[in-house]
Amino acid sequence: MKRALVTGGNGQLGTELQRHRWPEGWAVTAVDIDELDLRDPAAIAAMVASQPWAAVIAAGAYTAVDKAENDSVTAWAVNAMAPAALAAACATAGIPIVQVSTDYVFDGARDGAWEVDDPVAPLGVYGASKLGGELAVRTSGARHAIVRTAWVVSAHGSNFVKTMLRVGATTSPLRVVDDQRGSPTSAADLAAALAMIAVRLAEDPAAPTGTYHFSNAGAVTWAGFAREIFAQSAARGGPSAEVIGITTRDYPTPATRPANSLLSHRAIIRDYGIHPAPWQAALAPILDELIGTPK
Ligand SMILES: NC(=O)C1=CN([C@@H]2O[C@H](COP(=O)(O)OP(=O)(O)OC[C@H]3O[C@@H](n4cnc5c(N)ncnc54)[C@H](OP(=O)(O)O)[C@@H]3O)[C@@H](O)[C@H]2O)C=CC1
Ligand SMILES: Cc1cn([C@H]2C[C@H](O)[C@@H](COP(=O)(O)OP(=O)(O)O[C@H]3O[C@@H](C)C(=O)[C@@H](O)[C@H]3O)O2)c(=O)[nH]c1=O
Ligand SMILES: [Mg+2]
Repeated sequence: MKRALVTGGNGQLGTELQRHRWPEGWAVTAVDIDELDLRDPAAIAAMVASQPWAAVIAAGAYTAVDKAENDSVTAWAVNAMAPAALAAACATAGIPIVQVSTDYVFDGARDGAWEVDDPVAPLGVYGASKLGGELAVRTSGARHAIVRTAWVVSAHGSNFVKTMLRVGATTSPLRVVDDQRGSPTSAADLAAALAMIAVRLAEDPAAPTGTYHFSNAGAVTWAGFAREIFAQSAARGGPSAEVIGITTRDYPTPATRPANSLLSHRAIIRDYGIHPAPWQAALAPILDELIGTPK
């Protein structure tokens, strides 16, 4: 049996990596802070050395974007130092690592989809610390794939879909920013892509390595995303609210978000043949799970 080690096991992605149907002969061990505190580099080294893992998927992260602005020490420990320790241990063990990163490494200051080798310029502590993690993995000597994703949603954990349904159940209209564009991503679809990449890296020494982007296909603003969430919710008899599009200026937050964080899929299609589904289609099973199937 080949076994993948997954950090951040209780998060959105960690949960979906555990639910994922891995290929025959594969299993996954997912750990979260109770089993492995990512602020503890010695514990990370010991965990990687404790078993003959076939691969590591680093899904654990400090994802509270606004809170990170005032907690940069923890954000850098979890998002940069932990990947450094994980990747160093993977290099020692001779196993591949799949590192998950973010659209927030880009400044979002131009139109079009970001390519994997476009210049990075994070606007906040979260994005900067995740970029630190990327650089550490890239220079670790471990065979790796760094997979940037964006706007991750699922039926569990904390995310934009659940926030909209919760707030929309009691409040309408809702004011949502309409000048930040990106690509929503189903944690389940992301898990399937990452599992495929991890298996290929573990089983094929010639498998492609480097930096990739995975999100669901299509572009939308947060306000447009909220409207589709409520349309699909209403079709299932769930909460619905009117959405008023506002500007970023009218919704001040501690951390600045990129105006355009659309990710190009060119590299992941070319190297792994992964063709992401449209984001609206990926949203449907999440609402099926949260509310029920359409009436
Ligand atoms: N969510 C999103 O929109 C996006 C996420 N990403 C990246 O994708 C990956 C997965 O994200 P997602 O699943 O959504 O994130 P979640 O926040 O749902 O999951 C992250 C997990 O890491 C855990 N964690 C935090 N600190 C520590 C620590 N010190 N030791 C051990 N575990 C810790 C969290 O625990 P706890 O909840 O208790 O803090 C949580 O279970 C991350 O690398 C993230 O940066 C990239 C783009 C978008
Ligand atoms: C709740 C709410 C949010 N917003 C805005 C704020 C923000 O610009 C946008 C989304 O809010 P969130 O707090 O969900 O977004 P945020 O936490 O920035 O989400 C990010 O998380 C990290 C981990 C990533 O890596 C990114 O890809 C991205 O998914 O919507 C409104 O305009 N109105 C509202 O009522
Ligand atoms: Mg958030």
